[in-house]
Amino acid sequence: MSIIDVKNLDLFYGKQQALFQINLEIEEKSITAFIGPSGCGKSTFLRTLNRMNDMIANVEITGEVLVDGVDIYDAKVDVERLRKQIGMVFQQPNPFPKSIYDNVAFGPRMHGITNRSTLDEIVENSLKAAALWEEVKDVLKKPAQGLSGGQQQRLCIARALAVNPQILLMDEPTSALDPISTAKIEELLEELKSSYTIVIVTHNMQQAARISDKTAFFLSGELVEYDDTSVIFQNPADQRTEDYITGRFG
Ligand SMILES: Nc1ncnc2c1ncn2[C@@H]1O[C@H](COP(=O)(O)OP(=O)(O)OP(=O)(O)O)[C@@H](O)[C@H]1O
Repeated sequence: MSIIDVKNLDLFYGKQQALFQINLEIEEKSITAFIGPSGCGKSTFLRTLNRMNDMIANVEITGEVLVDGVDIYDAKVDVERLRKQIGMVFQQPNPFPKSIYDNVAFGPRMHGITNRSTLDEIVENSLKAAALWEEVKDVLKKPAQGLSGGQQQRLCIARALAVNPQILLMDEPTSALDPISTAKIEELLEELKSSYTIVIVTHNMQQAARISDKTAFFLSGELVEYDDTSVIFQNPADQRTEDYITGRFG
């Protein structure tokens, strides 16, 4: 079943059009990868899925993004709630300058949870879900900045999970990490997809091929091809996809 349904989406930065007539349905509890050369619009499109582009001046969007059947650009939509439903993890791990515990408890506290044992439980469950609990359970009060880059990224995933989202958007979440930390995050995403819908922008085609169920190939603001990952990598329909995945450009 699809959880995200994008219809005829165009996006403009001022007069410059960056996305052209995007139509795409994203399956629930799956991993979808967005690939394509630098500047093709992957991050811009990812940001349209939880209205992160609202924060950028001069952005105009037409078309529809339905999440669970609701148009998220409808004036009645509560954007705070939307971002609780659709979490985001960025390229550079960006923990707050707070303790490990307070990073994970931040979102639940923002949403009004103050009970200590409830927060303890959320923090523990989120860190377990992000495969970080065993490494940090004895140092929860220590600053998050003391963790390694890979641990910080898993902490950011725990922080996103702590508000109980349905969807996780990830913009090149492993590009700043070493191969071992990258492998840990990939393994984690495989586990998380049984409970969450994951959309990931990646420059790493092997990564897309390894972990995603569906792959969308973007070029110059257009969605060229979207299909099962095995089809995109083994038998793409479009010559441009074939040229990109075989390294002829990009
Ligand atoms: N805030 C912005 N203001 C104006 N133009 C922008 C802005 N962000 C992106 N663009 C332009 O939109 C186009 C798509 O950029 P975007 O960053 O979405 O591509 P991308 O595929 O994610 O690239 P990369 O892989 O390098 O991150 C580019 O031409 C870029 O210059």
